[in-house]
Amino acid sequence: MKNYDHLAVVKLAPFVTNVQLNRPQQRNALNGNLWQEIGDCFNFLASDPDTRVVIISGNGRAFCAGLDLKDSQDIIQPPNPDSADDPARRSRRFREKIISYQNSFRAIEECPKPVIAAIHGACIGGGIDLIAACDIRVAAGDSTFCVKEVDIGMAADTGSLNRLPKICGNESWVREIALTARRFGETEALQHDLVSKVYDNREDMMKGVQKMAEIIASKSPVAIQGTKIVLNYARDHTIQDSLNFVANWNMSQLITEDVPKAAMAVFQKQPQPNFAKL
Ligand SMILES: CC/C=C\C=C\CC(=O)SCCNC(=O)CCNC(=O)[C@H](O)C(C)(C)COP(=O)(O)OP(=O)(O)OC[C@H]1O[C@@H](n2cnc3c(N)ncnc32)[C@H](O)[C@@H]1OP(=O)(O)O
Repeated sequence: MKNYDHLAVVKLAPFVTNVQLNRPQQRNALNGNLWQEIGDCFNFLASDPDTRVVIISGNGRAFCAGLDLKDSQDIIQPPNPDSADDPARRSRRFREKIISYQNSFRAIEECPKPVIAAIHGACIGGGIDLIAACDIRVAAGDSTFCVKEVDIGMAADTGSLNRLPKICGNESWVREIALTARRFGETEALQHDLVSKVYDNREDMMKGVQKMAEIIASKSPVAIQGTKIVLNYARDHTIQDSLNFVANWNMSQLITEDVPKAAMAVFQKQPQPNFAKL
């Protein structure tokens, strides 16, 4: 596993990898380096045969304080009008920057391994963009969420506005929290489907997500990765298109040794067998 400046990557159990945001003094605020490391790390984990599930969590008192407001001059300051480039060219460079930040979180969404966000403390602005790209979100009892971007004068552009309407059952609520930038806690997040489970505290949450991850990791990686890929496709397409997609997907993926192995274990009331790495 690569070493990172602002991420700690730890194996919690066989096939279960924990990616920890690791700038605790800055409440895991996202500077350019951390943003890039998240993309690199998830691109690596996507094809790491020793990872079947990823848990993403934050070290220190917060999950993530969002954009690093002290170390993101390239985002907070408009493109320098004194540069040799004209406004069109400056804008294009700026767009590339936004897209590269979007791509870091897209690497989480497109990683074929399920990603569980374990949230505690503050999860603000870019932190919400990040968790919206994860498959499963759970929170500890001390969590505070905020879609903060309008308070710093911008429309969120790395995923919250695009993904939250598909995650949360109540679009009126999504618009309210995005337009007011008000803070809310884990109970409200649970009520509106932003998270699927709330634990009393961070310790219980980390035990709970590890157990959940171990269950997922015990199953056929062909089945688990196929399930994530098909669910992602289904979210963005019509039912008929996604039925066609899964038929095409499974015409190769059903020809796996995992199906007879797993089915036999179920039939014989045995635990899941060991599956070859993928
Ligand atoms: C292309 C653009 C892409 C993305 C854009 C995203 C936009 C956003 O993310 S908007 C959201 C920006 N973030 C915030 O507004 C959060 C600001 N921080 C806080 O509200 C609080 O710090 C807290 C996260 C609720 C944590 O509170 P607490 O535990 O009391 O810690 P503090 O004493 O406030 O902070 C400790 C330490 O961390 C530094 N820090 C906190 N947040 C940030 C941040 N976002 N950027 C940079 N630094 C941050 C804070 O300054 C303190 O540093 P010291 O050096 O110890 O003073």
